Amino acid sequence: MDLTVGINDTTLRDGEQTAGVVFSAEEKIAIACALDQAGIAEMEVGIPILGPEERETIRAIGALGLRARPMVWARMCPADLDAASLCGNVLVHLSIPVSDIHIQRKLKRSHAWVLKTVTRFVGMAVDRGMRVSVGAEDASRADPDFLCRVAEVAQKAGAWRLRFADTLGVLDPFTTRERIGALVRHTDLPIEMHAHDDLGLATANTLAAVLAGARYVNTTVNGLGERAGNASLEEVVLALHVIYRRTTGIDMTQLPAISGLVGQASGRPAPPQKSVVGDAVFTHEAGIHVDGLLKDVRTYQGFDPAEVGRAHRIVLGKYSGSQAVTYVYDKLGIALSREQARRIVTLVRAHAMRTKTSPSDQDLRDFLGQTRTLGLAGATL
Ligand SMILES: CC(=O)SCCNC(=O)CCNC(=O)[C@H](O)C(C)(C)COP(=O)(O)OP(=O)(O)OC[C@H]1O[C@@H](n2cnc3c(N)ncnc32)[C@H](O)[C@@H]1OP(=O)(O)O
Ligand SMILES: O=C(O)CCC(=O)C(=O)O
Repeated sequence: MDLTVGINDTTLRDGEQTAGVVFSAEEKIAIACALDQAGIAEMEVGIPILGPEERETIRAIGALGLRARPMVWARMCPADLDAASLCGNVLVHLSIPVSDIHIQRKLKRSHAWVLKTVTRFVGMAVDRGMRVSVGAEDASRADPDFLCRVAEVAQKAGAWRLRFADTLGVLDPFTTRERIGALVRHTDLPIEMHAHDDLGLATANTLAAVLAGARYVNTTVNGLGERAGNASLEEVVLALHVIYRRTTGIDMTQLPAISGLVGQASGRPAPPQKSVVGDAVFTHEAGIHVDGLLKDVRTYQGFDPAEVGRAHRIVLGKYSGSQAVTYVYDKLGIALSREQARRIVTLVRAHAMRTKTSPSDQDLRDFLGQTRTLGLAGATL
């Protein structure tokens, strides 16, 4: 059984759709190169109908000869298809809304029109020699039977993949598993999951889709994307690896650097607490945790930070205990007695509560001086 999950990263399309985010051509190229170097199989790189500059950037990415295959996003209409034709050798993703609310209120069309349109535009694109993925926009709110009909006509017209979009991020993992499972049982088309994070469930829903048989998933670096964003590349890749031992072909040690690159280009750096890539996620302060980590790292380690090119860091603060204090002083070349460590815990706590910061090396030396003044000598400097 092939356990590989294909990552189609859409940082350069849905990520750039984040309100207020624009990548320059140079930034798009740099991000595409970084994603490629990390081993991403496919990436959505833009929307050709946006205009000549967008198409030029898409062509420039195509001309890099990356292993990652570039894909463009298009609606099912002649202008979008023509614009996609101007982008060189790219995968083409043709999207169509499939929920009743979108079909009736937005497109002012019918189910019959959608089915006819899929047949027509997928057929036209295939005739032009394009490799076509079909996007079922708002699939999570669509009638499941109608979605199966869309899959049928898409496959018959020559599509090679179907994207299930939880456009508004309204699914939970249990429903996702049922919905994707039903679709996978109905069609031979490989299914790709496209999740949004409006309820904070994009990564969970993406994993549920994989468990239900989705072979491809959309991600974005740092979870960038419309509104609350998409399933984040780093979370999906790590969770697939750590929980399910599913491979994605991605060099996980490159994820922090890619996060930094996209954070800078988008003006939306990953917050310190962001799983996998956040600055603070391998930093430990609480005394019981640090004591456990020092005795056996597995006590408080869900996965080895080295897997993503990072390391545990121990800092002192309000929640520190004496083992942590002893460890940090030891790193400074100072061996503390147990009594000194206990005294210094109190000084560290007072410092943290007063300043909301960790003590500097100089603060630590001053604390030691204070314990000496109190008649607790014994440390070797
Ligand atoms: C859920 C998603 O992420 S979908 C992707 C969203 N991405 C974007 O919107 C990309 C950026 N968008 C754009 O640059 C512009 O909206 C364009 C170039 C695509 C279209 O611009 P305009 O022609 O000015 O149309 P406008 O944006 O006002 O309205 C969208 C039109 O597309 C139609 N449309 C929407 N989806 C589709 C579709 N999949 N297939 C065909 N037509 C569609 C709408 O019905 C509407 O047409 P109407 O004006 O005839 O009712
Ligand atoms: O490609 C599609 O059809 C889905 C597009 C999308 O970004 C979404 O529905 O959230």
